[in-house]
Amino acid sequence: MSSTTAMSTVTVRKLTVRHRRTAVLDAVDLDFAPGVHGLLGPNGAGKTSLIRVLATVAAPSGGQVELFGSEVGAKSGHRSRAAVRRRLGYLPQEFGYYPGFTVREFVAYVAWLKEMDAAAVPAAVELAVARVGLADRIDARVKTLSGGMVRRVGIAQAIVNDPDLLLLDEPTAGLDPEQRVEFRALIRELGSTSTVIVSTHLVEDVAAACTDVTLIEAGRIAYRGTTQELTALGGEDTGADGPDGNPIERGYTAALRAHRAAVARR
Ligand SMILES: Nc1ncnc2c1ncn2[C@@H]1O[C@H](COP(=O)(O)OP(=O)(O)OP(=O)(O)O)[C@@H](O)[C@H]1O
Repeated sequence: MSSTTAMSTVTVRKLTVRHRRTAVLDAVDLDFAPGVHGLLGPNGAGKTSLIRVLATVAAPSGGQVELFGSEVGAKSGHRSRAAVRRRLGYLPQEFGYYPGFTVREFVAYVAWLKEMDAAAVPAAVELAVARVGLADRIDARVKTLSGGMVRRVGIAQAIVNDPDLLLLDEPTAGLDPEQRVEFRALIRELGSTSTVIVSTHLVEDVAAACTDVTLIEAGRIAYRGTTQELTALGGEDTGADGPDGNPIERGYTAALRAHRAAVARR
């Protein structure tokens, strides 16, 4: 076993996900250790499909997925998946909630689903809600909140059990700029002890919050590197793509083009 594997929270080998006949993830190998990891890629690249498998809500079509050293693939038992779920936090892209619940009731309900110790729940709910900046709305009904606030409730329910693995699918969608800045600070803090995997369309989320980047394109890993490496790949602005474009956006484009050229040569 390599040292990377030994330290990893997530180990994925030859992961394939198919929707009908189409492979939307094609024999992907990945490892993730504690820290904040950005998942980037064009629309339809397979980011959500990967996160759903890691969250144990979708079964892979092939390959192995180990979380905290336990296999959670199609052949795993209900018990081992339940034990893993207690250590997971997941914010889906389409986040469903009960509109009649208050924020407190909803986050407590998720804590109950995760089988948290009942005595620990009230304080854990208050802490999670405070961490997303909603302490003053804790007894408001979710249906009375704005879209950005509902998104923050989604983040609160994902972190209520202080997860070792936190999976966030487009968490900054619908947040205003100030909330995004606060959110990035929160995930940096969470990433100091947990493994945080964030799918995003915003390259600036990655620049501000992530230690490294995995770029997915058409079901394959197009690039992996630190945020600094991706930024360095952007090099100087040549003006080729117009005057805007910051270094990390240029790095993203350069990595994607290099991958496409390599695929075309095969
Ligand atoms: N339930 C499904 N049935 C059929 N095809 C699906 C299903 N879910 C996803 N797909 C297809 O799988 C591919 C990967 O989708 P996925 O949502 O994983 O990509 P993504 O990188 O998260 O995209 P986006 O950035 O647009 O959210 C897409 O081509 C999508 O149309």
